Amino acid sequence: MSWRRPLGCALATAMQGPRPVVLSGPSGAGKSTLLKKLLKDYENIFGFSVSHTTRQPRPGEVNGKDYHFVTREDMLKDVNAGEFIEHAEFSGNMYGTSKAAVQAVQAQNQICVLDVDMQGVKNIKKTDLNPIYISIQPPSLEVLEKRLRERQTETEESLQKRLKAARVDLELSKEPGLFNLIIINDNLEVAYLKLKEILAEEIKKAQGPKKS
Ligand SMILES: Nc1ncnc2c1ncn2[C@@H]1O[C@H](COP(=O)(O)OP(=O)(O)OP(=O)(O)O)[C@@H](O)[C@H]1O
Ligand SMILES: Nc1nc2c(ncn2[C@@H]2O[C@H](COP(=O)(O)O)[C@@H](O)[C@H]2O)c(=O)[nH]1
Repeated sequence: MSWRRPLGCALATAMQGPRPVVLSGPSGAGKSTLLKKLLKDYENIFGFSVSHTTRQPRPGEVNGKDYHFVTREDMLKDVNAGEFIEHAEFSGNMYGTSKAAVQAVQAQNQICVLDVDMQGVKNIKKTDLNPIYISIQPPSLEVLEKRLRERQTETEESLQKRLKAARVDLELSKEPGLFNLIIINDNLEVAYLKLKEILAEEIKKAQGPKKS
C-alpha cells in the first residue's frame, strides 16, 4: 500500500508529535459511544476520520459527519483510483478510510481517530500512519448480542453476521502486539477513563506547552 502522509505529518512524527489513534473491536462493543465522549470532551484535540460506507444511514446519522454514504459503484471507482488508505467488506457492505478523510483532520492539526474493523487494522499496519491501536471489547458475547439487539439498528440477518464477525475479531485480537491496549467496555465510565489514560501523553503533546 503506497499511502504516504503529507509532509506536515511526517514532520510531526519526526518531532514526536501526537500519533493518530485507531479504535477497533466488534460491532456493538461501544467504539462510537466512547469516541463521541472523547470528541465532545476534547473538541479541538481529536478529529474523526469520516469513513465511506455503502450501508444505509441509520436514523440520526448525518452524511459527511458519521459516514460518507455512497453507492458501491462510486466507492469501487474511488478505491480503484487509489483514493483509499484501506477498505474492507463487512457484514455485506463496503467500508473504507479515504486519504482525504485523514488529511482533513490533520489539516486542522488534530489527532486523527479512525474507527475500523479488524481488516482495517491489518491494512493500516501495512502503511506508515503509525497510530496507537486500541481494541474495544465487550465483557462477553452475550452482552454484545444484548447491546446490538437493544440498539435496534440491525435486521436478524445483519445481527447474526455481526456476531459471527465478533467471534473472529475477538480471536484475532489475541495476536501479541496487534493492539497497544485492549479495553473491556463493561462499565462505560471505567472504559472511558482507561481510554483517556492511554491517550494522556498524546493529549499533552497536542495541547502543547502550558503558558504560565
Ligand atoms: N458500557 C456500556 N454499557 C451498556 N451499554 C453500552 C456500553 N457501551 C455502549 N453501550 C451501548 O451499546 C450499543 C453499541 O454501542 P456502539 O454503537 O457505540 O458500538 P460500536 O462498537 O460503535 O458498534 P459499531 O461497530 O456497530 O458501530 C449502543 O446502544 C450503546 O449505547
Ligand atoms: N475497515 C474499515 N472498517 C470500518 C470503517 N468504518 C467503520 N468500520 C467498521 O465497520 C463496522 C460496522 O460499522 P457500522 O457503523 O455499520 O456499525 C465496525 O466494526 C466499524 O469499526 C472503515 O473506514 N474501514
